[in-house]
Amino acid sequence: MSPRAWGSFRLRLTLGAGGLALCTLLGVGLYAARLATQERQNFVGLQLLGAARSAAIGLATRLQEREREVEILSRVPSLAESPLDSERVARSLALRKETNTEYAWMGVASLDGRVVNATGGLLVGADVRTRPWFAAGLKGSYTGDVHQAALLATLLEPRPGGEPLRFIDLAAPVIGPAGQVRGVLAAHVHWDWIANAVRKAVREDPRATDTEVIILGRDGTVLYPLRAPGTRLPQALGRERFGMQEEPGGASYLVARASVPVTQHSDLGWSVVLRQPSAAATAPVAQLRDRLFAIGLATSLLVAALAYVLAARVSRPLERLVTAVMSVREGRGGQANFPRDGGSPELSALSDAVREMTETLLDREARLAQANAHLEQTVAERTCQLSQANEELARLAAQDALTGLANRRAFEQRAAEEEARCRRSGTGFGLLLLDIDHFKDVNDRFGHATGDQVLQQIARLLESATRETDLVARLGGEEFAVLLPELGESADTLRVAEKIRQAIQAAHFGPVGEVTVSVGCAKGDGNDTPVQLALRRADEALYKAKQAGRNRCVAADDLTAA
Ligand SMILES: Nc1nc2c(ncn2[C@@H]2O[C@H](COP(=O)(O)OP(=O)(O)OP(=O)(O)O)[C@@H](O)[C@H]2O)c(=O)[nH]1
Repeated sequence: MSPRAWGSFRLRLTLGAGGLALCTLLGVGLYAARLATQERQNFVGLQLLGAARSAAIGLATRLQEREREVEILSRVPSLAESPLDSERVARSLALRKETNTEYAWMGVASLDGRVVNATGGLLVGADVRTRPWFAAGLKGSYTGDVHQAALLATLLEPRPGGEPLRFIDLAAPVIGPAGQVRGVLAAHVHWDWIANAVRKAVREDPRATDTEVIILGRDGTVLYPLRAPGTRLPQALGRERFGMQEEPGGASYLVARASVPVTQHSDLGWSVVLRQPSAAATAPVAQLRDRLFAIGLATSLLVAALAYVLAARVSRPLERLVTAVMSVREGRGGQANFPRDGGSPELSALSDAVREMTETLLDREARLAQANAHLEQTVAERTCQLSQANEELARLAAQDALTGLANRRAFEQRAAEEEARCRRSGTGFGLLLLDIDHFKDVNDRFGHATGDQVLQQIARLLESATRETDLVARLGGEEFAVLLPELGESADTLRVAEKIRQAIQAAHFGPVGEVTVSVGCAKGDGNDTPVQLALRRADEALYKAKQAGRNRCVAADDLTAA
């Protein structure tokens, strides 16, 4: 494996471990964040619902206080006993209005439906018979729903921003000393006071920070803050409930709705709705999620770093192991450096196993090489011996056992070579055939062993009488042949034959004494006279020599006896 491949291995392991850790942590983080978000929504929703209930109860309490106030004022002596249009009644009304700024107007209407006294003298003389509070106030205490100012709209100072004046009407009958109804006491309470009371209650509740306050009417329309008539919340939400709501623009809110309790004299059906942007509601969870992501990222980087260290710890010994194995493969086994510390018990065991296996293989290889060398040496020796034996065999095959001269086979082979040479060079060769005279008598008289000695001695004489380049052979029995290369002239052949004959005749053969030979001579040239023809002619010449009385040389070409 190349260094690049090892680098890739480390990188893949690092990315894989880091990615796995990141995915796992992100998955767990997202799941935990989702659970936490749900829990947080429930928790904040319950808090909002609690705050809405508190605000609704506070609103009902304040409203009830105003109802009680109007009811009590309607029974004070100044109203019960004094003429309704008297100064005394006017002072009582003014005093009460100054004490409680939430009242926009207080006045008294006579039984015929005319305002006879009022704070600031407003609406005095006005006909209020069609006003709901008047009819209801004649019968008992009354609290009316919020409405825009009708008669007072032009008499009171307009609100900043041009927002219309809105009131809640409270009314109670004015009872005379005899218990008879004398008129109706009415009070217009600023709607702002109601809304401020709810807002204040919510603001004071630490559970409802970043919270929007909404007051709904009985039919679900928005009474506060000011909206177009009939405006409702995007989705209906049950009373005493909380949940998620989405505005058409996409904004998401956590909403809680609580009913305003019934007061002594009213059941207005209002609800206090508190809503908080879901992002604000779940902000702590988002922070927790971001922290979890940051921790997950940091942990993933740490895991990736650890994976890289681990991969390097695993791959480095493997790299060294591979390098060592490559050295062995390239025949540098002696230089192979197997890692001792494999980084882990398994790798150490692997390295040791490969090292031991390599040492065993190298040892076997060395022994095999040694055995091969020894075998080669043995083969060379055996080959040499075989060659020598073959040479000896060849020599023996070409040699006459008794005399050590060339035998007939060797003679014929050499004669054939000489014949071929003569064909190339154009020169001739001489051929002598010798036969011992009366050799049978030698054997018969002196024994076969003596005959052998005679044959051996003649062989030596033939060798000494001829040149190194000549070939002396024993063709069989007591017959010898001499091949004389490059002696084309018959005279030369005959001269050699005669020299031989005389040397033999002159020699002394132990108990035998004198031995003579007859010689037939012929010449050959390889073309017209091949060896076989020369032999035949020499044999004929020898025959003639024998016929002529033996101990002589006869040449085949001219049959001249020497
Ligand atoms: N001792 C011995 N005698 C041999 C050998 N080979 C042949 N002879 C003998 O040589 C003799 C040859 O005799 P012959 O063929 O009658 O010829 P010869 O007696 O020499 O008479 P001519 O040739 O006519 O002069 C035989 O008696 C053979 O036994 C040999 O190797 N050793």
